[in-house]
Amino acid sequence: MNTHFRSAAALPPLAALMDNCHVVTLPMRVRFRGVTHREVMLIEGPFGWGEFAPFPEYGDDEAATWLQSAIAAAWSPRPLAVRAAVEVNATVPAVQPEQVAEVLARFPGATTAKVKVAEKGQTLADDVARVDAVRQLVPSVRVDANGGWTVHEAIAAFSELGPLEYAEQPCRTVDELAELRRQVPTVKIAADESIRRSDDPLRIIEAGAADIAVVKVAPLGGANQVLAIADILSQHNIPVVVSSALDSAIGIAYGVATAAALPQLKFACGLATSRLFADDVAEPPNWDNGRLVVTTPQPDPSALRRLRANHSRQTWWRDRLVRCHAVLAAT
Ligand SMILES: O=C(O)CCC(=O)c1ccccc1C(=O)O
Ligand SMILES: [Mg+2]
Repeated sequence: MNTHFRSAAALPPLAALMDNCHVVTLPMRVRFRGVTHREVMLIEGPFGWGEFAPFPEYGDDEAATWLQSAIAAAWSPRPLAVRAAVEVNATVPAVQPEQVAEVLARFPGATTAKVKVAEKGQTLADDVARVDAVRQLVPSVRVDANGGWTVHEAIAAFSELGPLEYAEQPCRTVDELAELRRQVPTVKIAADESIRRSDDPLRIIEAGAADIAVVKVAPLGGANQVLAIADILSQHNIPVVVSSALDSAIGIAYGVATAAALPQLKFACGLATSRLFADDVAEPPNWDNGRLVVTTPQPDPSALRRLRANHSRQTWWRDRLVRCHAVLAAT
C-alpha cells in the first residue's frame, strides 16, 4: 500500500461503513478498460458520500488506499475551492475511427481530447486512424497508452501520431519513462500508473520520468493526499492533471472538488468520464462548455435501487470492505 501520505483522520468503526453502504453496477455506453459495467460501492458518512471502487483485480493493500479516500470524502470537509469550475478533456476509448464523432459529441466545448492507444489486439495503424479522426474535431490531442509500449514502440508511435499535447504512461516502468524522455525530449511524458499504483508516487521526480503527473484522488487516498503530492510536484515544476478512475457521479464530484482546490491547474483534467456511462447514481456535476462545475451531488434513492448490484456482488464488495478496513486499522 502507498503509505507515504496516510490520513491523520480517525478510522470510523467498520459498522459505520457496513450500515451505510450501497453497491451499484453502472452500465457503460462503450467498452472502456475492457469492461462494459463498472461496479462501485458508495458509503454515506457525516460529511456526505464517499466512493469505494478499486478495480476488481486489485489486491486488498492497494484497495485499502481507495477506502481511505472514500472515508476522507464522507468523514471530513471538502478542501477549499479556489475556482468554481474545472476544465476537462474529452475521453475517447479505443473505438473505431467511425465512432469518434459520436463519442466526441458527448463533450461539447471540450478543446482537449484524450485518446486511448496501444489497446490489446489493435495496431499502431488503428491508433493513428483514431487519433487523426479526433484531431479533425478537437484542436489538442493527448494519448494514453496505459503502459502498453516498449521504449522502441513509443518512439515509433510518436513519429506517426502527429503533434501531441502529451503522452500518458507510454511505457510501463519508471525507468522506461525516463529513458523515453531522454531519447525524445520533444514529446511531453505524463505518468499515471507510475504514480497511482506505486508504493512511492514521488519516485518519478528523482528518476526524471515525467513532465506531467496524472493524479487520481481515490488511488492516492483522498483530496488532502492529492493536494500534498501536487505541492511537492510543483516544487519540481511538474504540473498535475486530476483524473477519474471511471468514478460514479459521487467520485467525480470529489475529483472536481480536489481539482478546484489546487493553487495551479495548467491542463484540462480527465474528469469527464461520466459521459461514458449510460446511467449513474446521481446527476454528475454540471457541464459548462468543456468545464465541470463544483457541486456535491447526493445519490438518487431510486437510482440506488435501479442500479443495485446482484446478491453475490453485494457480498463480494462487503467482504472486500471488511478486509480493507482491517488493512487500514493495522497501519
Ligand atoms: O483521464 C481521463 O480522461 C479518463 C480516465 C481514464 O482514462 C482512466 C479511467 C479508469 C482507469 C484508468 C484510466 C487511465 O487514465 O488510464
Ligand atoms: Mg491513464
